[in-house]
Amino acid sequence: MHRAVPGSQLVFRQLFDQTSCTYTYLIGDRESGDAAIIDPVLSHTDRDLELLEEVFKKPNLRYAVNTHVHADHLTATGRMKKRIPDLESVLGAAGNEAAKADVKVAEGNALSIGRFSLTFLHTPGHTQGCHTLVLKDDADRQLAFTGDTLLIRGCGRTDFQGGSSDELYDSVQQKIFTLDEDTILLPAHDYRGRTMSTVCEEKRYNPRLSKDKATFKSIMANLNLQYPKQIDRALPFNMLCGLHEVPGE
Ligand SMILES: N[C@@H](CCC(=O)N[C@@H](CSS)C(=O)NCC(=O)O)C(=O)O
Ligand SMILES: [Fe+2]
Repeated sequence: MHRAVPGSQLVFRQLFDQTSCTYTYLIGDRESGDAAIIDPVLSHTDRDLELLEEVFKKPNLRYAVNTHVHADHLTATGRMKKRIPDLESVLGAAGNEAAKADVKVAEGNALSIGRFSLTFLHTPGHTQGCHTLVLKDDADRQLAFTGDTLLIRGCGRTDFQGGSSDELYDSVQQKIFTLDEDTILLPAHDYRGRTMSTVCEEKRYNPRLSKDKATFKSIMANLNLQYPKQIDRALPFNMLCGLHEVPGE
Protein backbone atom coordinates (compact mmCIF):
# COMPACT_ATOMS: atom_id res chain seq x y z
CA MET A 1 0.00 0.00 0.00
CA HIS A 2 1.47 3.41 -0.99
CA ARG A 3 1.55 6.15 1.60
CA ALA A 4 0.05 9.55 0.73
CA VAL A 5 3.00 11.32 2.37
CA PRO A 6 6.20 9.25 2.66
CA GLY A 7 6.90 8.49 6.30
CA SER A 8 3.47 9.58 7.51
CA GLN A 9 1.20 7.14 9.29
CA LEU A 10 -1.86 9.31 8.65
CA VAL A 11 -4.44 7.81 6.33
CA PHE A 12 -6.49 10.60 4.79
CA ARG A 13 -9.28 10.32 2.21
CA GLN A 14 -11.68 13.02 0.99
CA LEU A 15 -14.98 11.68 -0.36
CA PHE A 16 -17.75 13.57 -2.14
CA ASP A 17 -21.55 13.48 -2.35
CA GLN A 18 -22.72 15.01 -5.63
CA THR A 19 -26.31 15.60 -4.47
CA SER A 20 -25.45 17.87 -1.52
CA CYS A 21 -21.85 18.71 -2.50
CA THR A 22 -20.78 17.36 0.91
CA TYR A 23 -17.23 16.28 1.69
CA THR A 24 -16.76 13.31 4.00
CA TYR A 25 -13.32 12.61 5.42
CA LEU A 26 -11.89 9.26 6.46
CA ILE A 27 -8.83 9.65 8.67
CA GLY A 28 -6.83 7.21 10.71
CA ASP A 29 -3.60 5.73 11.95
CA ARG A 30 -2.28 3.29 9.36
CA GLU A 31 -0.38 1.20 11.90
CA SER A 32 -3.07 0.67 14.56
CA GLY A 33 -6.03 0.87 12.17
CA ASP A 34 -7.83 3.30 14.49
CA ALA A 35 -9.97 5.57 12.35
CA ALA A 36 -12.70 8.22 12.33
CA ILE A 37 -15.11 9.36 9.67
CA ILE A 38 -16.19 13.00 9.55
CA ASP A 39 -19.58 14.07 8.14
CA PRO A 40 -20.59 10.77 6.47
CA VAL A 41 -23.63 10.84 4.12
CA LEU A 42 -26.29 8.11 4.46
CA SER A 43 -26.43 7.16 0.77
CA HIS A 44 -22.67 6.55 0.67
CA THR A 45 -22.42 4.17 3.63
CA ASP A 46 -21.36 1.17 1.48
CA ARG A 47 -18.79 3.18 -0.45
CA ASP A 48 -17.21 4.60 2.69
CA LEU A 49 -17.12 1.33 4.63
CA GLU A 50 -15.64 -0.48 1.63
CA LEU A 51 -12.88 2.13 1.47
CA LEU A 52 -12.24 1.68 5.19
CA GLU A 53 -11.67 -2.06 4.62
CA GLU A 54 -9.41 -1.36 1.65
CA VAL A 55 -7.08 1.24 3.14
CA PHE A 56 -6.50 -0.24 6.59
CA LYS A 57 -5.05 -3.69 7.24
CA LYS A 58 -6.98 -3.98 10.51
CA PRO A 59 -9.66 -1.27 10.43
CA ASN A 60 -11.08 -0.08 13.73
CA LEU A 61 -13.57 2.69 12.93
CA ARG A 62 -14.03 4.21 16.37
CA TYR A 63 -15.86 7.48 15.74
CA ALA A 64 -18.37 8.96 13.30
CA VAL A 65 -18.10 12.69 13.91
CA ASN A 66 -20.50 15.33 12.68
CA THR A 67 -19.12 18.86 12.57
CA HIS A 68 -22.70 20.05 13.17
CA VAL A 69 -26.33 18.98 12.78
CA HIS A 70 -26.53 19.10 8.99
CA ALA A 71 -29.56 20.60 7.26
CA ASP A 72 -28.96 19.42 3.69
CA HIS A 73 -28.35 15.66 3.90
CA LEU A 74 -28.98 12.69 6.18
CA THR A 75 -26.01 11.53 8.26
CA ALA A 76 -24.77 7.94 7.80
CA THR A 77 -23.93 7.71 11.49
CA GLY A 78 -26.89 5.47 12.41
CA ARG A 79 -26.43 3.09 9.47
CA MET A 80 -22.71 2.81 10.21
CA LYS A 81 -23.41 2.10 13.89
CA LYS A 82 -25.66 -0.79 12.81
CA ARG A 83 -22.81 -2.28 10.79
CA ILE A 84 -20.04 -1.58 13.35
CA PRO A 85 -21.49 -2.04 16.84
CA ASP A 86 -18.58 -0.40 18.72
CA LEU A 87 -18.67 2.74 16.56
CA GLU A 88 -19.60 5.86 18.53
CA SER A 89 -21.35 8.93 17.14
CA VAL A 90 -19.78 12.25 18.10
CA LEU A 91 -20.79 15.91 18.22
CA GLY A 92 -19.11 18.88 19.85
CA ALA A 93 -20.77 19.60 23.19
CA ALA A 94 -21.29 23.36 23.07
CA GLY A 95 -24.50 24.45 21.38
CA ASN A 96 -25.64 20.86 20.83
CA GLU A 97 -27.45 20.45 24.15
CA ALA A 98 -30.70 19.46 22.39
CA ALA A 99 -29.02 16.94 20.08
CA LYS A 100 -28.08 13.35 20.91
CA ALA A 101 -24.77 11.56 20.35
CA ASP A 102 -22.82 8.76 22.04
CA VAL A 103 -20.03 11.22 22.80
CA LYS A 104 -20.09 15.00 23.10
CA VAL A 105 -16.66 16.61 23.15
CA ALA A 106 -16.07 19.84 25.06
CA GLU A 107 -14.23 22.85 23.61
CA GLY A 108 -10.47 22.25 23.57
CA ASN A 109 -10.79 18.53 24.26
CA ALA A 110 -9.63 15.85 21.84
CA LEU A 111 -10.53 12.40 20.58
CA SER A 112 -7.62 9.99 20.21
CA ILE A 113 -7.35 8.14 16.92
CA GLY A 114 -4.28 5.96 17.28
CA ARG A 115 -1.26 8.26 17.39
CA PHE A 116 -3.35 11.22 16.21
CA SER A 117 -5.89 13.40 17.95
CA LEU A 118 -8.81 15.52 16.80
CA THR A 119 -9.19 18.66 18.89
CA PHE A 120 -12.60 20.34 19.00
CA LEU A 121 -12.99 24.11 18.70
CA HIS A 122 -16.46 25.58 19.17
CA THR A 123 -17.04 27.77 16.11
CA PRO A 124 -20.71 28.85 16.26
CA GLY A 125 -22.38 31.08 13.71
CA HIS A 126 -23.61 28.78 10.94
CA THR A 127 -25.33 26.82 13.73
CA GLN A 128 -24.97 27.19 17.49
CA GLY A 129 -23.33 23.77 17.67
CA CYS A 130 -20.73 24.02 14.88
CA HIS A 131 -17.25 22.77 15.68
CA THR A 132 -13.95 22.86 13.82
CA LEU A 133 -11.72 19.82 14.28
CA VAL A 134 -7.95 20.25 14.29
CA LEU A 135 -5.49 17.44 13.60
CA LYS A 136 -1.69 17.59 13.59
CA ASP A 137 -0.12 14.81 11.58
CA ASP A 138 3.31 13.23 11.92
CA ALA A 139 4.74 15.04 8.86
CA ASP A 140 4.48 18.53 10.38
CA ARG A 141 1.14 19.37 8.76
CA GLN A 142 -1.92 20.72 10.51
CA LEU A 143 -5.40 20.06 9.12
CA ALA A 144 -8.61 21.83 10.19
CA PHE A 145 -12.00 20.35 9.29
CA THR A 146 -14.10 23.49 9.29
CA GLY A 147 -17.56 22.04 8.64
CA ASP A 148 -19.79 24.82 7.30
CA THR A 149 -18.17 27.53 9.42
CA LEU A 150 -15.56 28.41 6.82
CA LEU A 151 -15.97 27.29 3.20
CA ILE A 152 -13.44 27.88 0.42
CA ARG A 153 -13.82 31.58 -0.48
CA GLY A 154 -17.12 31.55 1.42
CA CYS A 155 -18.75 30.52 4.68
CA GLY A 156 -21.87 28.84 5.99
CA ARG A 157 -25.15 30.71 5.85
CA THR A 158 -26.42 32.12 9.13
CA ASP A 159 -30.18 32.33 8.58
CA PHE A 160 -31.40 29.21 10.48
CA GLN A 161 -30.46 26.75 13.28
CA GLY A 162 -29.57 29.60 15.63
CA GLY A 163 -27.21 31.09 13.06
CA SER A 164 -25.56 34.44 13.71
CA SER A 165 -23.30 36.37 11.34
CA ASP A 166 -21.86 38.23 14.34
CA GLU A 167 -20.79 34.93 15.95
CA LEU A 168 -19.59 33.36 12.71
CA TYR A 169 -17.31 36.32 12.07
CA ASP A 170 -15.78 36.02 15.57
CA SER A 171 -15.43 32.23 15.26
CA VAL A 172 -13.45 32.56 12.05
CA GLN A 173 -11.32 35.53 13.08
CA GLN A 174 -10.57 34.27 16.60
CA LYS A 175 -10.45 30.48 16.24
CA ILE A 176 -9.63 29.61 12.60
CA PHE A 177 -7.62 32.57 11.36
CA THR A 178 -5.40 32.35 14.47
CA LEU A 179 -4.28 28.82 13.50
CA ASP A 180 -0.90 28.52 11.78
CA GLU A 181 -1.07 30.17 8.32
CA ASP A 182 -0.13 26.88 6.61
CA THR A 183 -3.00 24.99 8.22
CA ILE A 184 -4.87 23.08 5.51
CA LEU A 185 -8.59 23.88 5.60
CA LEU A 186 -11.03 21.11 4.71
CA PRO A 187 -14.67 22.24 4.50
CA ALA A 188 -17.87 20.19 4.64
CA HIS A 189 -19.01 21.50 1.24
CA ASP A 190 -17.86 23.04 -1.95
CA TYR A 191 -20.23 23.98 -4.77
CA ARG A 192 -17.52 24.75 -7.36
CA GLY A 193 -15.29 21.70 -7.27
CA ARG A 194 -12.56 23.04 -4.99
CA THR A 195 -11.20 20.66 -2.41
CA MET A 196 -9.07 22.47 0.15
CA SER A 197 -7.58 25.79 1.14
CA THR A 198 -5.24 27.25 3.75
CA VAL A 199 -5.59 29.83 6.50
CA CYS A 200 -3.25 32.12 4.58
CA GLU A 201 -5.32 31.91 1.38
CA GLU A 202 -8.66 32.48 3.09
CA LYS A 203 -7.39 35.45 5.08
CA ARG A 204 -6.34 37.04 1.81
CA TYR A 205 -8.94 35.93 -0.72
CA ASN A 206 -12.15 35.03 1.14
CA PRO A 207 -14.58 37.62 -0.24
CA ARG A 208 -16.62 37.61 2.98
CA LEU A 209 -14.17 37.00 5.83
CA SER A 210 -11.42 39.28 4.55
CA LYS A 211 -13.80 42.22 5.17
CA ASP A 212 -14.56 44.12 8.39
CA LYS A 213 -17.41 42.86 10.55
CA ALA A 214 -20.01 45.42 9.43
CA THR A 215 -19.40 44.64 5.75
CA PHE A 216 -19.49 40.90 6.49
CA LYS A 217 -22.82 41.21 8.29
CA SER A 218 -24.29 43.15 5.40
CA ILE A 219 -23.10 40.50 2.90
CA MET A 220 -24.65 37.74 5.03
CA ALA A 221 -27.96 39.59 5.39
CA ASN A 222 -28.28 39.77 1.61
CA LEU A 223 -27.39 36.23 0.47
CA ASN A 224 -31.01 35.37 -0.40
CA LEU A 225 -30.32 31.63 -0.55
CA GLN A 226 -33.08 29.06 -0.95
CA TYR A 227 -33.64 26.77 2.03
CA PRO A 228 -31.92 23.39 1.63
CA LYS A 229 -34.40 21.01 -0.02
CA GLN A 230 -33.90 18.27 2.62
CA ILE A 231 -34.04 20.51 5.69
CA ASP A 232 -37.38 19.32 7.12
CA ARG A 233 -36.30 15.69 7.00
CA ALA A 234 -32.61 16.22 7.78
CA LEU A 235 -32.83 18.24 11.00
CA PRO A 236 -34.92 15.81 13.12
CA PHE A 237 -32.97 12.84 11.73
CA ASN A 238 -29.53 14.37 12.30
CA MET A 239 -30.40 15.69 15.79
CA LEU A 240 -30.37 12.02 16.85
CA CYS A 241 -26.86 11.56 15.39
CA GLY A 242 -27.19 7.85 14.75
CA LEU A 243 -29.10 7.00 17.93
CA HIS A 244 -32.20 6.05 15.97
CA GLU A 245 -33.65 3.44 13.68
CA VAL A 246 -32.68 4.19 10.10
CA PRO A 247 -35.82 3.96 7.89
CA GLY A 248 -36.02 0.72 5.89
CA GLU A 249 -33.46 -1.20 8.00
N1 LIG B 1 -29.03 24.13 -2.36
C1 LIG B 1 -28.60 23.27 -1.31
C2 LIG B 1 -28.27 24.05 -0.04
C3 LIG B 1 -27.17 25.04 -0.22
C4 LIG B 1 -26.86 25.67 1.13
O1 LIG B 1 -27.70 26.33 1.73
N2 LIG B 1 -25.66 25.39 1.65
C5 LIG B 1 -25.32 25.75 2.99
C6 LIG B 1 -24.47 24.66 3.57
S1 LIG B 1 -25.45 23.22 3.80
S2 LIG B 1 -26.40 23.72 5.51
C7 LIG B 1 -24.57 27.05 3.10
O2 LIG B 1 -24.26 27.47 4.20
N3 LIG B 1 -24.27 27.72 1.98
C8 LIG B 1 -23.55 28.97 2.04
C9 LIG B 1 -23.45 29.60 0.69
O3 LIG B 1 -22.98 30.73 0.63
O4 LIG B 1 -23.83 28.95 -0.30
C10 LIG B 1 -29.68 22.27 -0.92
O5 LIG B 1 -30.83 22.42 -1.35
O6 LIG B 1 -29.37 21.35 -0.17
FE1 LIG C 1 -24.77 23.12 7.49
